[in-house]
Amino acid sequence: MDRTVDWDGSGEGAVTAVDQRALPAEYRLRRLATVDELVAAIADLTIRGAPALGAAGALGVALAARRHAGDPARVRDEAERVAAVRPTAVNLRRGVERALARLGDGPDAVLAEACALLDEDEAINRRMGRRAADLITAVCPDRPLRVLTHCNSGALAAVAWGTGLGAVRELAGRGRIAEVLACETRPLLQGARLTVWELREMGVAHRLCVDSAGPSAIARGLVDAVIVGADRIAANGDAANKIGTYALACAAARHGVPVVVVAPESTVDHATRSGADIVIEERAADEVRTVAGVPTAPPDTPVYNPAFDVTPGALLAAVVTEAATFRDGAWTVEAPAPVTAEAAR
Ligand SMILES: CSC[C@@H](O)[C@@H](O)C(=O)COP(=O)(O)O
Repeated sequence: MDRTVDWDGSGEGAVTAVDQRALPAEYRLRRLATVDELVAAIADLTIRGAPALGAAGALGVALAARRHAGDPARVRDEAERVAAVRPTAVNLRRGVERALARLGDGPDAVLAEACALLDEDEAINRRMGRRAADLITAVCPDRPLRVLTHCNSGALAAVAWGTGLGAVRELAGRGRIAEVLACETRPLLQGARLTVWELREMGVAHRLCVDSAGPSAIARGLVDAVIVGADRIAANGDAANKIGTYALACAAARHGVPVVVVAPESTVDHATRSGADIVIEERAADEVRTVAGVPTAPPDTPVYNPAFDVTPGALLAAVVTEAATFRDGAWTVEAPAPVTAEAAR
């Protein structure tokens, strides 16, 4: 698979992205040559998943800096447009800010910074996957595990490798996965369309279930661990992730099943004290009133469509990043940050 998000230096330069709306029917790349195209691609979930959004944000600033060289105010306006598309995923704004910090050094420096962020992504993800797999192995039964996951936290949600599903990939490589139960993840079916596609590519045994079957699978003893990613993690360990994660965590807490959130440091927002302060993105009503464009409710039905929910840190066995672990109400930093592409290998 290509990098989910990348830079194509040909011509005037453009962002390339695996089109996540087309999967699983078709694997295709899109070329996004303007900030308008990039903003639309982030909004319509061509590009999605927290680390992938961070990469897209940084590359969006690189696009703007090349198109509007000599007009830093315009570049900043364009950067803000990119950063504002999806408010919950903190990686998006962080990616934008990281690239924007090099604006004074010229468009090439901005692009180099964005490309450095992309280069670091896989190494960071592999490292957090190893740390998460160690922890999960320590707290779970000593046999191949039945893991439940929600939404898509795989390579498609990052530049490469993945976060939550990256940990699953690491466990599978160690022979420690019996089966992954993938929740389909209404309304946009990232679990059914993307996670199942990735699990097939990986050759990992899996079954797909409707979202409402997840909590009952936990209650019936069919799940050893819940492993997910996150879009923003507050200082107190509260984690915003795809809507439906909270219900899974409640069921898991009731039945003593560990829930592990795997995410890069760039998803941890120490400036946000608790989950109550996390802005939750609300999306279009038609995402709920239709399935793949087919109406499933009267067209004027009022809709509640939050893209994410917040799981209290107290319900989590752990949050694992490439450098730190949140457990029992406290963060422990276990490796020096920052992690560079070379150092993380
Ligand atoms: C890197 S995975 C963490 C999250 O980004 C993922 O679980 C998720 O909720 C993505 O939501 P999406 O709306 O598809 O961008």
